[in-house]
Order: sequence, then C-alpha cells, then structure tokens
Amino acid sequence: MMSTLYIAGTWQSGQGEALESLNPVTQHVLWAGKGADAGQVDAAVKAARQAFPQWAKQTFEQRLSVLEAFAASLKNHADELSRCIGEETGKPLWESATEVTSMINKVAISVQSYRERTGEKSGPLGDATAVLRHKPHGVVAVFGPYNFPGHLPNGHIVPALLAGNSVVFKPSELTPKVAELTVKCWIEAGLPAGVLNLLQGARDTGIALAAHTGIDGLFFTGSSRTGNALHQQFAGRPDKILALEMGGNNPLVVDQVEDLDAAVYTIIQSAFISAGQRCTCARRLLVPQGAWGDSLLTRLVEVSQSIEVGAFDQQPAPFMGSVISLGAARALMDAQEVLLGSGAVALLEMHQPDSNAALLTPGIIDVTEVGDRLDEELFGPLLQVIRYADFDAAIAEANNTAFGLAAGLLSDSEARYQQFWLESRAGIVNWNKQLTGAASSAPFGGIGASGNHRASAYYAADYCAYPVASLETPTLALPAALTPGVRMS
Ligand SMILES: NC(=O)c1ccc[n+]([C@@H]2O[C@H](COP(=O)([O-])OP(=O)(O)OC[C@H]3O[C@@H](n4cnc5c(N)ncnc54)[C@H](O)[C@@H]3O)[C@@H](O)[C@H]2O)c1
Ligand SMILES: O=CCC[C@H](NC(=O)CCC(=O)O)C(=O)O
Repeated sequence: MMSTLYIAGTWQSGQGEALESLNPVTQHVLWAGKGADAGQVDAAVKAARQAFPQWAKQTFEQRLSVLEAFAASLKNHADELSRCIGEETGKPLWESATEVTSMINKVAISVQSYRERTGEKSGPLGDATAVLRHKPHGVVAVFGPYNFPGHLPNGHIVPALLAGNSVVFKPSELTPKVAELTVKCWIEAGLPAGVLNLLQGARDTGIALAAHTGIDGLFFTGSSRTGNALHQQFAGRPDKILALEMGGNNPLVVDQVEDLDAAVYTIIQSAFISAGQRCTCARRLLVPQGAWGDSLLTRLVEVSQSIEVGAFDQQPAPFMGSVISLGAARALMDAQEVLLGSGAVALLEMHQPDSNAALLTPGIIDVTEVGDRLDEELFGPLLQVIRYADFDAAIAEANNTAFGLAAGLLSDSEARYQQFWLESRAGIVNWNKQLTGAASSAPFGGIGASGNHRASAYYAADYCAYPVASLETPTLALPAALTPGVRMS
C-alpha cells in the first residue's frame, strides 16, 4: 500500500477514500493512494500539538535556518517540482518554473514581513518598559487550492512555521503529488517530526480537519463556496483564527487608450494566463460602446485566436495549458452554452478540441444583453465582455459584484485612474498593468465575498501570530504617589 500521509515524522498509508491524480491532458494516472480517515486526522492534529511547544521555544534564528534549508532544498529539486506542477495542473513548464521560484522567494519575504509586522518593539513608558512581542497560535490547519498547489499553501505554511506554529496541511485532492514533493523538501530541510503533517484527502478529510477541536486556526485558499462553509463552521468560535483567501469576479475596465496593442496584450495576460485559473484573472472586460471599443475587440479576438494552447511540456511552449480536469473543462463549456442561450454573443467561442483532454481554447463572449447576469466566478479561459456608455457606468458595472478581489483600469488618464481608485471596491486595484501576477511583497486579499479581511502574502505574518503587549520592570516598587483612597501605612 502506498504511503501517502506524513504524520509525526512517519509516512503511512491512508485509511480513507481512494484518490487518484491524473494528467489533465493525457489522463495518465500520476499518483494514487488513499486519503486520511477521521482517526488519522486526529493523529495528525495530536502530532502537531505534541511538536508545538518545542518548535515554538526555538529561537527565531533556529527556525529560520530550517526555512532556509527548505528554500535550498526547493532549489535543488526545482526541475522535478516544476515538472510535477506542470504534469498535475496542466500549466506549461515555463509557468510552473515561476511557481517554484515564488515558493523559494517566499522564505526571504516572510522573514522581512515577520520582522516588520510582527517582530519585537520596545520603549520607555513611565517607570517601565513597554514591550510588544508576538506568539504563535499553536496548531494551524492549512488548506490549499489546485491552481497553485505549491505556491499558495506555501504562502501560509512558511510564515506559520516561521512564527512558531505547527501545521497540518490538507492539499487539494487534485494535486496530491505536488504536496508530497513539497513535504519531502521540508523533511530534507530537517524540520522536526510533527511540526508539519500532511493529510491527503478530499472534502470529507477537509471537513474532519476543519471540525477538529484541537486546531487553533485554519488558513484557507480556495473557492468562495468552501470558504463560506468554513466561515459558518467557525461561527461562534472567536477563539480560533480563520484566514480565508477566496475567488473573485474581477472587472478590467478599458478606457479609450492610445496603444491598442498594449491594451490587448494586457487583457490577454489578465484573462488567459494559467488558462484563466488564477483568482486574480479578469472575468469581466468593460469596453466603451462605439467604434474604438469595436476595434479593440476585433484586435483582441484576432490575437486571442493565435494563442498557443497545449500540453505542459509541448515544444515550442504554449501560452496556455489545460484546465485542471475533464470535469472542469465540461463545466466551463456548459457555462458558456448557458450564457449563449441567455443572449450572450460569441466573439470568439471557447472550444474543447478533444473531449478526452482538458484543453480549452480562449473564449470571449459579449454578455451585455444578458439580463440578470450571474455574479459567479467562471474559473477558466472565458472572458465576458460588457459594453458601457460612460466612465461612471463602467465603474458602477465594475462594482456590480459581491466579490472584491482585483479590479483594473487601462487608461491614459491619471484623473480617471484617481476616480477609479477611489470608487472601485477591491483589495487589488491596478492601473495599466495586468490583473494577474500580484507581488508577494504586497498584501494580497480581497473584500466582500473574496475574503474575511485577513490579507495574505506580505500580511500573512499578521494572522500567523498574536500580539502580546507587556509592561515590564525588573524591580517591583511602590509608585511615588499612591492613588486616592489607598493607605499603605
Ligand atoms: N484569493 C486567493 O488567494 C486565491 C488563490 C488561489 C485560488 N483561489 C480560489 O480557489 C478556487 C480554486 O481552488 P479549488 O477549486 O481547489 O478550491 P476548493 O474550495 O474546491 O478547495 C480548496 C480546499 O478546500 C478543500 N475543501 C473542499 N470542500 C471543503 C469543505 N466543505 N470543508 C473543508 N475543506 C473543503 C479542498 O479539498 C481543497 O483542499 C477558485 O475559486 C480561486 O479563485 C483564491
Ligand atoms: O490564483 C490566485 C493567486 C494568483 C497570484 N497571486 C499571488 O501569487 C499573490 C502573491 C502571494 O501570494 O505571494 C496572481 O496574482 O497571479
């Protein structure tokens, strides 16, 4: 039986449901094994609890040396890991290599962020010293999505461990192999047993872990639907810290700009990178009515038609790989069909050239005439165009969503950007830059249905530790003046 779980420093076979991960293009089995059952979830939480005090007691420098060894291990295994990400998600190799680089860089950026946001500060206050320090929460569960199976769980795990927490990691059931390789890098780095535990499994394993009373917090990246379920599960538990990084229905507003090709390129990088499977991807393209808007769309369709789509290792490299699975491809094709049946007009219809491969070509559909447009995230290469009459209407349409992750404006006018910045509602607001590719050196998180006000990336340090404010003096002494009504004699 294949050992799939890593609990208390030991690999063991899962006792839960059978899982398989497939190459989304060839359907070859890449990984097969069993997920964790409730007893193994319990064992992982207990192992993390047991390991926590020792890990938390280590100095920051001791923990940092393990994290730096992890970064070195990732570097040593970079090719293997990039290939594994490409194979399991369908991302082209050039792109999965950038994911590994982000994982490596996360260590240095988390150190900087820990020191800046949760480090130690002190100063005199009266006859004492006021000291601010931070402590880890304890045992935290980390839930990862499939679209960045290395980088995004890593964005919780690295700062959590640095702060002194121990971790139980439940990756996406669609990308178990990337998770396994990542954990092997931690083991190679010398992370003590029990400090990081790996539970493979699908929804049931996730539900059991989230419900476990032994966790002190849960850091989640994934869909709004799951995040909402977790939020409800954590209702009435103010003692647990919950960080939710969820999806978006991101608007990209195009104003009439001088450089049409630059606009088209930026739209493509926003909508179709990662086959549209980034939380920051532009989902709604807001284009002015009239001749200039028409010519922008004509050029966008022309260039999008020429986008190379192919298997992760195809040479020459494609721009877009596949979506995660045949099921996801089918669901996207169905969503397009529903929109087309509701009054949308295909400017460039999305196709699945081979029904046995999860490869989709880019789709651009005009949904302006669709009444009651659904405010949902279509997580794939399907861009919805909405034509607008004037700039105020464009901003209103941009904000016409319960989500609030990313919003962008392409415009030559700084005054328009200022208005857009003031009036748009999102955690990321860009001007003349693609919506995707957010920097780890900035906070990353959305408002509304996109998160619960616990931004990640540079601000992940904030949810990985709690502040302890102390007034300290080595000598206990009576104050010079006693408060009225107290007699010491
Ligand atoms: N804001 C961000 O930082 C960010 C980043 C990447 C992806 N995302 C979003 O993630 C989504 C794509 O990822 P996904 O499809 O893997 O997300 P998902 O919500 O389906 O799964 C995420 C994780 O939650 C687990 N899970 C599923 N149901 C659960 C439940 N009821 N209880 C506990 N755990 C459960 C899954 O097994 C997985 O590990 C998109 O919506 C995307 O926008 C957001
Ligand atoms: O799919 C969602 C993440 C997309 C990615 N964002 C980041 O990498 C944020 C930075 C970090 O977490 O370190 C993007 O914007 O492309």
